[in-house]
This record gives sequence, structure tokens and C-alpha cells, in this order.
Amino acid sequence: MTAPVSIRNATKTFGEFTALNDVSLEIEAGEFIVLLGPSGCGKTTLLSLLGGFLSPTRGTIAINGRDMGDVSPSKRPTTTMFQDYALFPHMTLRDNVAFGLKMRKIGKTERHAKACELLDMVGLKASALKKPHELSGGQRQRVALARALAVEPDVLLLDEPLGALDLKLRRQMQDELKAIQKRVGTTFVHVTHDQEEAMAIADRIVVMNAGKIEDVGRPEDIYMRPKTLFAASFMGEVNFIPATLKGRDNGMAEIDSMLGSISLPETILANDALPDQGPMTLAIRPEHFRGVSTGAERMTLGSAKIADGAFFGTHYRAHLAPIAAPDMVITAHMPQSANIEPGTMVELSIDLASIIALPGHPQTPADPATQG
Ligand SMILES: Nc1ncnc2c1ncn2[C@@H]1O[C@H](COP(=O)(O)OP(=O)(O)OP(=O)(O)O)[C@@H](O)[C@H]1O
Repeated sequence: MTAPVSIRNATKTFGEFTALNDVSLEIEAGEFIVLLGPSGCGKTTLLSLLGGFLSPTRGTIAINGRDMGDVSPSKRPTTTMFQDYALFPHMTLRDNVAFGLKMRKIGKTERHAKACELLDMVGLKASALKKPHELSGGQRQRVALARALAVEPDVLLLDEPLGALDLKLRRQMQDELKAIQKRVGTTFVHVTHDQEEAMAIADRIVVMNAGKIEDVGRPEDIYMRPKTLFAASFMGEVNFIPATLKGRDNGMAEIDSMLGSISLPETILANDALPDQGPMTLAIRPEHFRGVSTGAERMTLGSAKIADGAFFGTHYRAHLAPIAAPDMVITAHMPQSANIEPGTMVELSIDLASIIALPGHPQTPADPATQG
């Protein structure tokens, strides 16, 4: 079972505090959507509106075209899977998975068959008669997923379901979760603050900040072409070079940056929020300074002096002080063959197409994305 979800202008206030501020989002049937953002940005609040545990102060939620305004959580075509997946300790795995079906008065033979089918899907068929305490954390998590899917929700809501697992297991479960979602085709809405997890599992990521949606797109869209400073900095490491857009002429944009004046083809400025003139930021990922020619059109932002560098296996990660702005720190990845001796001069050479042009300036030097 699967269904589209439509969130229109949803706002949620708690007293004076606005936890969710005019959020709109269309989710397709069968999509794997990840709500990504820092603690307190409103991810769980949005998930709770979908599950019916909270009502929007303003705005609407529709699932499969039906307004959910007066539909209680138990009557919604949704199931929520929480981080503490709370299996019943005295029941076998089979009975845990079949529990929702029993509540729905499904006969024993049918519900046991369904439970075994789902345990098979999560790789635990042979353990059907074990109790939860006999399992590892990852195995218990799989049982919880099987239990959530047993009642065939149209939409599965997952609130940091992998948060309690260690890193290795979490990576493994991310792959499994994605494979299972593709297999069952259910719409998944998954909350996390871990950007790597979001990239690993999402069809589309919704980047949230302070109760608002900052950006929505495929992982590669948000990484390569983020729409805001926040989205650029939350999804991976980035250098921000404050600049001023002076004007546009003949398909070229004239820009004064902290590293000097440059002309960029207007196609690089593909962001509707950019003004015709005014403050803007050039955002560049560290790996785009690698100096390995890709055959694409390249440009230089002047030269810089290596301050320090560390070996990361596939590359060096170096901090550089540009000659044009010696107080600035640029983080750059450099090839294994590079000389990263402090004081060595390097050219800040990049592929033109890898420059991300964003509206506004980073707020403070402490902005997480201002430095590497
Ligand atoms: N019932 C409530 N009463 C008052 N404030 C609340 C309530 N529920 C949530 N909030 C506030 O709303 C904001 C958003 O909370 P929410 O739980 O949605 O954040 P989150 O992004 O899921 O964060 P986390 O990753 O820490 O769970 C927070 O500042 C939180 O303190």
C-alpha cells in the first residue's frame, strides 16, 4: 500500500513559540522522503502532524487526497516507528510482528503467515519463535520495521529509527531500509539529523531549519546546487566566499569577491533568490579545489599559502590562506601526490561549474559553513 501526501501551509505553534512555520510539501506515492535538520528545527513536529498526534494550528494535511483534519491517529493510513521501538518482551518475534493484525481481528493462520513473510524479508525468519532479548540491537530494529509494515500502512513515519545503533550497524541498516522500502513501495517519511544517513537513503531530502523548509531535492541536487547558505552548510563541508553582485551584462555576471573581481556566466547563478545586484556568496566544496583537471572550463581565484594539511587516505585535507585575504581560511582537498608543506604556494583553481552562487552573506564568522 502506498499514498501521496500533501502538506499545505502547515503551521504549529506552542503558546508563543512557532515550531513549524508555513510549511508546504508534496510527497509522491512510494517516495522515500527524509526530513533533515538540526535539533529543534521542527522535524518531529511535522512527523507528528502527519501521524495525527498533533493538529496543525493552521494549514492542512491530506493523505491520498483525503483531508486528515478530523481523522484520529489510529484511523489514519499511517504507522509511526519510533527510535525506542518498544517490542513486547514476553512475546515471540512472530507475535510481535503479528500484533497489529491481531488487533484487527485477522485470524491466527493468516497473521502468522504474514508475520513469517515479513520476518523473512528482514532476514529473521529462522528466529520467528525467539524473544526480543535474544536479539542484537540491529535485529530488534528489523523486527520493529516488520511489525510496522505488517498492518500495511500507506505511509510509514520513521522518527530517528536508527539513532540508537552504533555507526557500523547504522550504515548497514540504512542500506537494508532503502532496499526494503523499494521492495514494499510504501511511502516513507524518515526523520534524521545525520546528513550522511539522509544521502544514503532518500529519494528526496527536505532540509529544515527553525521551523521552515530551506531546500527540497534529490541528495545530489542539494549537495551540488543547494538553494540557501544553510542547506549548503548542513549538507557537507563548504567554503563561503562573501561577494557582491555588481550587475549582469551580456550573459555574464560581474562579481566583487573577497578574493578579487570575477566574471561568471549567468548560468552559474541559477538561483531565483539571487538579486540583480547586492550581497551574495560564492560557495565551493573542498574537493572542487583538488586541482585534478576534469577537462571542464576552469578558473582561478588567485593563489594561497598552505597553513596545514592532514592525510585522509584518498586525499589531503588542507587549510589555505589566500594571498588576497590572508585572514580567510579555505579548506581544500588536494591529491595524494601534493606537497602540503606549510608555506607552499598553490593556485586556487576550480571548475567553473562547481561554483555555487547563493543569496546573502553568512551571518557570523561562527557560521558552521564559514570555515572548514
Ligand atoms: N509540546 C511542546 N510544547 C512546547 N514546545 C514544543 C513542544 N513540542 C516541540 N516543541 C518545540 O518545538 C521545536 C521543534 O521541536 P521538534 O521536536 O519538532 O524538533 P526536532 O527537529 O524533531 O528536534 P530533535 O532532532 O531534537 O528531535 C523545539 O524547539 C521544541 O522545544
